[in-house]
Amino acid sequence: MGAALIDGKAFAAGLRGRVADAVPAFAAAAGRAPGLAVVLVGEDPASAVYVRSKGRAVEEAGMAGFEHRLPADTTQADLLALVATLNADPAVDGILVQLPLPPQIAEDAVIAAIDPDKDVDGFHVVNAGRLATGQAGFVPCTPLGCLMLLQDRLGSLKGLEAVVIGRSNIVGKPMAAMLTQADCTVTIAHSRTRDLPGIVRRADIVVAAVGRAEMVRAEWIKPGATVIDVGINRIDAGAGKTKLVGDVAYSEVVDVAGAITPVPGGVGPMTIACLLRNTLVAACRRAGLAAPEGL
Ligand SMILES: Nc1nc(=O)c2c([nH]1)NC[C@@H]1CN(c3ccc(C(=O)N[C@@H](CCC(=O)O)C(=O)O)cc3)C=[N+]21
Repeated sequence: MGAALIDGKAFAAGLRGRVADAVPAFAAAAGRAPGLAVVLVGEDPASAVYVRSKGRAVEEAGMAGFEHRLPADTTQADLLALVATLNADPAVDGILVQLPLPPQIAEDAVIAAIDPDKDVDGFHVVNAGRLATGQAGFVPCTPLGCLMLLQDRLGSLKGLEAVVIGRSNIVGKPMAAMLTQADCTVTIAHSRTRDLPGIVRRADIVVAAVGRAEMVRAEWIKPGATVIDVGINRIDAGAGKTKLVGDVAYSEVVDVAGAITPVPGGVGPMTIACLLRNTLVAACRRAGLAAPEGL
């Protein structure tokens, strides 16, 4: 029980509060609340849970939520038509199309259709390019949340060795870009990495985003390292029950790490808080207002 617990749930509550505090000033200046449209295609139960909690968070922040639920057999053309409508709707500042999408719809085509200035997920290639080249845009919510937790814990990240395990477009790659921007020395490891334990052992900062339950073991961790667990894996807990675990073997890594995020209650709540933050920033930019400081 050596490691400090990084309480993402508490930090996220604070961030959501700061966003909510800034909403009335935006509304007074713009004559409307910031608006977030969330599109869910199909009935995936996990996605439905996330969409519900996003809707609740939007409402609690005093923002306008526009929820669109489409049947699982929706065509790509119909979804693209909805995205075009949302792009053109002045009350909509942010658009989130919940992933994954059903197999008849190409995710790339849908993401490419979203106005980059309403792309609060930060998934559009224009925003990925802006992040890669250090220009202002929207960065994906999950790695942004991880960066905020790291900066809150460690202050400056300058010169630290960071290892990101996972190379997805939505977490691993943007996380590596953001850590590079923050002056870390960054390694991206993945399923083909040779001697993964040896690579991870160099790290002052470990971000695990592979989607494999409890893969990262205590022997991989340099004593005192800061460990951010992005994984959300539902596993069998016996007696017909399931439980959520991360990509990190928490019960053993907690004895070696300096600080660690739990699952649940770590990165997950930060993702939603950062979505609200990005929506407020999008609203301010679209209205020609300065985004509030300190978010
Ligand atoms: N376009 C798009 N953008 C997304 O940001 C996006 C998406 N699609 N598809 C699905 C994933 C998943 N995701 C999560 C958000 C919050 C929690 C979260 O709050 N988790 C809590 C509770 C988890 C639980 O109890 O089920 C926690 O970790 O403590 C988790 C996962 C956003 N996603």
